[in-house]
Amino acid sequence: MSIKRLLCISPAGAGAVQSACGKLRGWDLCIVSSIADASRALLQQRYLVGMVLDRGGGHDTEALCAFLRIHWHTRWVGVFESGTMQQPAWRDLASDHLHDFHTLPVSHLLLNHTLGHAHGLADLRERAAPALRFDSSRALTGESPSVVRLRAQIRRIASVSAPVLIWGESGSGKEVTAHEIHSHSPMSDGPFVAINCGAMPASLIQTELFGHERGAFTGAAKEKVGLIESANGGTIFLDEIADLPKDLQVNLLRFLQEKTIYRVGGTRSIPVDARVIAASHIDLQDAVERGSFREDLYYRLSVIPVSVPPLRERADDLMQLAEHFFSQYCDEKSPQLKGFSNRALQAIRSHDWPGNVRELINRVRRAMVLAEGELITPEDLGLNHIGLGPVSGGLDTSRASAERNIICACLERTGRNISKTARELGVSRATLYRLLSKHSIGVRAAG
Ligand SMILES: Nc1ncnc2c1ncn2[C@@H]1O[C@H](COP(=O)(O)OP(=O)(O)OP(=O)(O)O)[C@@H](O)[C@H]1O
Repeated sequence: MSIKRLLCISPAGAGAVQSACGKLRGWDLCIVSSIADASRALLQQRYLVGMVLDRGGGHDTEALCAFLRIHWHTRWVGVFESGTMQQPAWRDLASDHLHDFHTLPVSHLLLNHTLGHAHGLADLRERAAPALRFDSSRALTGESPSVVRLRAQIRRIASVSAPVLIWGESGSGKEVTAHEIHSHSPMSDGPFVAINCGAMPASLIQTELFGHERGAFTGAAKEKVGLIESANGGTIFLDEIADLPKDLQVNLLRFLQEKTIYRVGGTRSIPVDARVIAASHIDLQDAVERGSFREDLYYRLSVIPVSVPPLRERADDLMQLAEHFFSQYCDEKSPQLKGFSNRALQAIRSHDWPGNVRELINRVRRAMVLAEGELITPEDLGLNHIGLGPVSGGLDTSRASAERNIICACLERTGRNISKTARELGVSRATLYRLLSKHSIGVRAAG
């Protein structure tokens, strides 16, 4: 039998717990007297159940509410003096954050029953969606084989200064990947400057990137340091690089070759020591073939190519990411909301996630605001159509979607090895290539 741990917050100390609750059999008890100690205990150890004892006062209800709001994964049971619940602050705290409460003198039998029940329910939820041990130092959440490989690749390439070209669908995590490379690089103390080349008006992009000298043009009353120059000593991240106008591609190429820039209207070359990471959701090689992207710049940028897999190809990460964003935005949820219903988890698993991680964030945030009960439903996520209503697109569409999902899952399992995947699916390599092209599945190796 697994150990049942109970964290008890009692400002009046361990003696008060003993006299109020008697011997709590079958529980491994950790008694703390303050919220700060309780936070420390929860960092070191997972507690499915916690108890708040109010005997002789000593609690700051506001701070306690803030603490319980953050630690909603734990089911909390209150044990209060008889007058406690007459105070509005305690009534609100109990209705918003507690699984149940008992009033002193308590029946030890009933209290044990309540705690056991709370533990059982918390255990069920934990199995459905394991609570995330959030490690804020690791922005790239996920343990699927492709994310583990991506993380290993990031560590390897972070130490060298060569340019990196990241490819991935929109919202899949290209900027997060770039930031991880920066954070693990020797330049991590320097700035990380992200520029979306597609979002900048063509008329401004040159001065934004390279800056300008005073008097360079009408209205240039003061000199301006460009974004590339401001990344000196750090990393410059050029997102949607395919959108960079061709005339500026030459300037960027010069910067990559010479590590110096010229401000608009300037004649002196300014040295800039910054690592360049570029990203694109379209295939830059295609852009080169179409003539919209300079070939020499492509080769300069793509010294180290990195591929971020779309979310539908790392289904193993879905639950962890959903929990991660639930925790991240828990300030926006009602206190009663405890997590995802099993139906919601199933809907998350079944969805194809064309908008990738960004879509998941948006759906989780929306659900956290809309949810009315204790658990998020597929309807709150806007995924109620999945597996419930009429099949949209008919049998052919469903068959194609199932085929695609199976191929993606198999690719993921085999580390995107074409021969192994073909063998596992029982088709020839040629057939697999045809299917990959039919379903627009990228086959770039992650490493
Ligand atoms: N593995 C991950 N772990 C945690 N958060 C992630 C992860 N991947 C992406 N995100 C989050 O998802 C959102 C989209 O990620 P990001 O901006 O890196 O995607 P992108 O591929 O650069 O998108 P775009 O192509 O639109 O620029 C961001 O809020 C980011 O923090």
